[in-house]
This record gives sequence, structure tokens and C-alpha cells, in this order.
Amino acid sequence: MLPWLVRRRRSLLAALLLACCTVAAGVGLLSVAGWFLTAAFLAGAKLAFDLFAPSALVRGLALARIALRYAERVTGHGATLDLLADMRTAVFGAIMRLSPAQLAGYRDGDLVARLAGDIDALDTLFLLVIVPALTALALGAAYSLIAGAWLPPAGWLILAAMLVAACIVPYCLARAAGTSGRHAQEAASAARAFVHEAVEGHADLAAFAAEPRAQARFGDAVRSLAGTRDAVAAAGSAGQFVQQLIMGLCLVGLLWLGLGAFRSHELDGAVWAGLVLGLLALFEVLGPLMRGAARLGTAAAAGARVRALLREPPALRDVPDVRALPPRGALRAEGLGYAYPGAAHPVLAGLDLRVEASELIGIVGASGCGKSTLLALLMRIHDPSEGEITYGGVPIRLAAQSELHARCTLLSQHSPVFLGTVRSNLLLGDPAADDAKLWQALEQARLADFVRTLEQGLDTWVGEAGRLLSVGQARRLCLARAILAPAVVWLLDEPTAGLDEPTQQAFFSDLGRAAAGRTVVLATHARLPAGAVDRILRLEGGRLHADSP
Ligand SMILES: Nc1ncnc2c1ncn2[C@@H]1O[C@H](COP(=O)(O)OP(=O)(O)OP(=O)(O)O)[C@@H](O)[C@H]1O
Repeated sequence: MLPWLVRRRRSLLAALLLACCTVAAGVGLLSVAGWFLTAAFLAGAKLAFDLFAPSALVRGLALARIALRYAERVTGHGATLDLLADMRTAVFGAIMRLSPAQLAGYRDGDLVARLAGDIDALDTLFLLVIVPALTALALGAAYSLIAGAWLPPAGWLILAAMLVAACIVPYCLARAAGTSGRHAQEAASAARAFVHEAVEGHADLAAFAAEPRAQARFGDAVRSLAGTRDAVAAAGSAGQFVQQLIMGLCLVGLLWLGLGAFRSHELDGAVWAGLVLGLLALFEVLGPLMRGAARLGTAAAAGARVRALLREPPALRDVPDVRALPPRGALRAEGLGYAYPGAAHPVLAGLDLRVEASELIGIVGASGCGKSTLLALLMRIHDPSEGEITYGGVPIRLAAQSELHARCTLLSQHSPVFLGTVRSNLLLGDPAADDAKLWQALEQARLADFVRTLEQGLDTWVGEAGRLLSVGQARRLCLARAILAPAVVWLLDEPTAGLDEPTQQAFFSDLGRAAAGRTVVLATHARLPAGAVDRILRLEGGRLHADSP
């Protein structure tokens, strides 16, 4: 967290300073009040005591403490929220750098857990550990000096008690609660991931009557979470107990040392009362520290999970000196080979392909023969194990990924509909598109008639993952988005899946017109009407073979 803490150092230091001032005002208030009341009582008989200055000081310190506490809370929480926002932005950026294949390695919901729960757990560190520990040490040292000036052994006693209570006890507590904290964080993340999966697969859980089993598994997950949290809370309570014990012993020590000094007339009775009450106020700072130390194990586990994500190197990086891609050009693959990690056989082996600019190519083949894999390689979602892909003569692995993705767009079987409206989903393809252009794309994707029937038209809410649309409508929405993208190469993977036969045929018949001079590589199982594409290739045995159109 150090780089983020350094970046927000001004507001964090301000929060720390305000916390020190607040505790100092509290200690001052109780010390002065204790001294004042005792001195006034002792002077009562003599009737010669200045009441005005000390009572003004007490009121001043009381008001200052309230104002400082407010300012400290506002600054401290503001700084922490900024810190959390910085971390979330960085983690989101780290997720975005990863390739789809790398992201597929994370359990559904786990990334959300890292972005939300893990980062939340880290906010413990500043407010509940760093601030109270530093405040306790700074003010403990200052108070020991003040007390030491009146009564030297009391100074040493307070210093020793603060060191033990602010450093040694929290350290031991953090160690004792570390394992339970880690388990608590893992259990919380598992429970989140479980909810995510259950919502995603709800229809299937219902269809297979698996809801009671899911319920039971979720019950186990949250019971294990409660158990680990109990252990963390128990460690925190033990820490508080030890802290109270140290505080009590220190207080008894101060009373005993003060009594000796009072009897031998080395210490004024009022000062003695002031020192005792001030010490009580000083110990207040340790309360949050014990709670924070108990949660350090959780924070450490959360930190490790976030760090692992931030440090995961992206599978695909731009080379240092990227080569510019021409605006248009032929797409070529030579000797292409690809095997999924751990697979016994390669999906593609020695595949050659040449698609001229503006050419429409259809790729057919049995399910599982590698059509989607080929399109993913052309889009550089993975790099081939063998061979080279070029666009306009430039190897795509030497080009900037952003430039390649500006040239090529992929409509895959897994293209998502995002939470939002028809319009917001379409604007992803072309953020500057006006309504006329959006309707034109909907027409080409054969979705315009349906959208016209909707009361709110383009501004109709499509729900999470397009749940308010049928599968076919969702695919057509993704297709319209691809049509809107300024890319000159369309890689279409089963674009008509979920459409009825007449609509499929109409889509293919319109494809040439919709593509309007773009290069199209279309993978499909559907029957292609005559003239829909310029050439049809069959993918078989990892290679492409000519097929009759
Ligand atoms: N992420 C993956 N990890 C491991 N193997 C994979 C992965 N994706 C696909 N495969 C395997 O690679 C092979 C080719 O899959 P691919 O999806 O490219 O075929 P396809 O021709 O598009 O199939 P379909 O027509 O059914 O969509 C299949 O045997 C599949 O099991």
C-alpha cells in the first residue's frame, strides 16, 4: 500500500495530525479539569484561588476537542475513501490488462470480491492501525516527558506501558488472529463467489431442483465465515482485556508513586490528580488499535490477494517498438498452429489463410474443429504457438493491440450485453453515433422492428446481461454493436445463432451490403445462401480446405 499512502500523504498526514491534536485536547481537558477541581477543593478553605483562568481553559479544551474530533473524522474518512478509490481504480486497471484467457482462470465473482471486499478490508490499516499506533506513541512519549518532569519514575512507567500497549500487544494480537483473519477473508470471498454463481445459474438450479443443495452449501459457507469471524472477534476481545489490564496496572502504579511523592511533599495533590486523569484520557487512543490489530490478518490476506492480481503479468504485451498497421490490407495466416494449455492435441496445425481486403469468407466445420479459436487468434486474444498472422503485411504481434482492435472487431459466441439500455450497448461500438446511425445498425442486424415496438425505444432497459431480451435478440444487439464499430475487418462467430431460419437467411443475404467494403471472416454452422460470401473454407484436421459455396 506504500505507493498509494505516499500519493495521498498530505490528507493522510493532516488526518494523523488532527488525530494527535484531538487526543492531546482530550488529555489536556481531563488533566486540567482534574487539577482544577482538586486545587479548587483544597483551596476552598483558604478562599484564595483564581477560578477564572482554569475554567476558561477547561471550556476551551472541551470545545476544541469536539471541533478537532469532527475535523479529524472528516479528514480521516475522506483520505481513506480517496485511498480506497485509488486502489480500486488500480485493481480495475490490472484486471483490464489481462487477456480473456487469463481472466477465465479466475472463479466467477472472485474478481468482484477482490475489487470490493478485499479492498474494503484494507481500509482497516490506516484508520484503525496506523493512526492510533502513531498517535499513541507520539502522545505517550510527550505525556511521559510531562509526567516525568513532575515525577521521573512515573514518566518511565507511562512510557513503558504505552510501548507495551501500542506496540507489543497489537503485534502479538495480529499474530494470534492472523490465521483466523486469513480464513475469514477467504471464506468471505468464497461466499461472495457462491452468490454470484447461484444468481448466474439460478434457472438451472431451479430446473434440476438443486436449490436445496445450493442453499445447504451456502449455509455451510456462511457458517464457516461466521466461525472465522468469531475467532477474530475473540482475539480482539483478548487484546482489549490485556490492554485494560496494562492500563489498570499503570494507573495503580501512578497512584502508588504519586502517593509516596505526595506524602514526602515532592508532588502537589492537584497535579497528582491531573496526571492520573490525563493518563485515563491517553489510554482511550488504544481502543481502535486493538480492534485494528485483530483485523490485520484479514487485511494481510486481502492485501496478498490484491497484490497477486496487480503483479500478474499480462499474457499479451505490446512490443517496445510497435509497427503501424496500414488502414486497410489483406489478412494472412501462415503455418498457424495452436494448442490450448494442457491439451493433448493442437486445435490448429499448419493452417494457411489469405483474406483480401473487402473479401467475405465463410468458415464452416464440425463443432469443436477450431473455428472460434482461429477467430480469437486473428483478433490476437491468444498468440499462436506456431506461424504468423499479418495484416497488410505487418505481423500483428508487432502492432499495438489498441490499433489492431481498432481495425478488427469480433462478434463472438460469448459477446456480452451490458447492464444498461439498448442505446448504451450500441454506443459502445461507436460512442459518437447519432440516432439515425443507431437505427441503421439495428435495421442491418434485423432488430429495428423489435426495438420500435418497445415503449422507450432505444432507451429501453435491457437488464443485467440482457436478461430482458431473448437469446436471439441479445445476439442481434451485439451484432448491431459490431456493425457500428469503425473496424474494417469483421470477425463474426456464429452471428445468427438463436435466429429463426428465415431471419438467418435474410441476414446472410444482407451481409455484403451491411459490410459495405469491409473484410469479413464468418464462422458458422448455418446454411449460407448462394452469393452470401465470396468463398467458403472448411476447417478440418487443424487446416482450412476449399469448400463449394
Ligand atoms: N479455453 C479453452 N481451453 C481448452 N480447450 C479449449 C478452450 N476453448 C476451446 N477449447 C477446445 O478447442 C477445440 C476447438 O474449440 P472451438 O471453440 O475453437 O471450436 P469451434 O469450431 O468454434 O466449435 P463450435 O462450432 O462448437 O463453436 C475444442 O475441442 C474445445 O474443446
